[in-house]
Amino acid sequence: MGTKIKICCISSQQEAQIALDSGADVLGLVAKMPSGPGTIADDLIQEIATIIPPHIDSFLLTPKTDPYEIIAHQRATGTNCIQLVDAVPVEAYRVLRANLPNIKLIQVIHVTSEESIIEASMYESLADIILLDSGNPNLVVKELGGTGRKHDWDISKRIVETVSIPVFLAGGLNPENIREAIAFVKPYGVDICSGVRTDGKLDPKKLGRLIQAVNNY
Ligand SMILES: O=C(O)c1ccccc1NCC(=O)[C@H](O)[C@H](O)COP(=O)(O)O
Repeated sequence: MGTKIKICCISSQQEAQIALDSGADVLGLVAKMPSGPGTIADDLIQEIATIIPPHIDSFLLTPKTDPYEIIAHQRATGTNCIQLVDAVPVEAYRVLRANLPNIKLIQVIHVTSEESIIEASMYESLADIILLDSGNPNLVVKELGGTGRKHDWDISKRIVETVSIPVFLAGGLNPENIREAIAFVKPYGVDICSGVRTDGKLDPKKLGRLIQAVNNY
């Protein structure tokens, strides 16, 4: 089975169609965040989600950590998965599972130090998928993704080796470094936003090169 490809920061139905036609397995739709270049309004997320076929995973990226706000956010947008980009309390997962039994939950870990390995292990029994990114939730204005920066892949590799659930790798990936990233970290999937864009728009040439590099790996 090949490495799954998530194309993130989709900002229109047209971009969603380009990503789907190119062979993306997952589309990411980024809601309002404290910072970042890829965010869109909830009504646009809902509009884009309507054209994504059910066999494709549509990730709503939410910064919310209160379970009832997260549930309301998913219901307002209609995606089939939720990517939690900030640290969500363990108890919140029980409420999310009880209320959203058919929705996959993806927990983001921002890889900042070896402590990220412990953090990832804590979510192993709660989330369906772990996604390793390069933000910094400790800044005054939180950075929760879309940084275009790589993090320490040594730590990511150790997380992949430690946890028993699928792990996506994100952060500064592009058509040039994607093969090295897959070979080194061995993630279940890869997640790309800025690396397949030119002047903020999804670039079909970069996207094609990235997908070819992953599929020929
Ligand atoms: O893109 C954003 O503006 C953003 C802001 C806050 C949280 C997440 C955000 N994007 C989400 C993603 O999952 C990106 O694909 C991921 O962070 C990788 O981005 P990049 O390093 O640009 O490939």
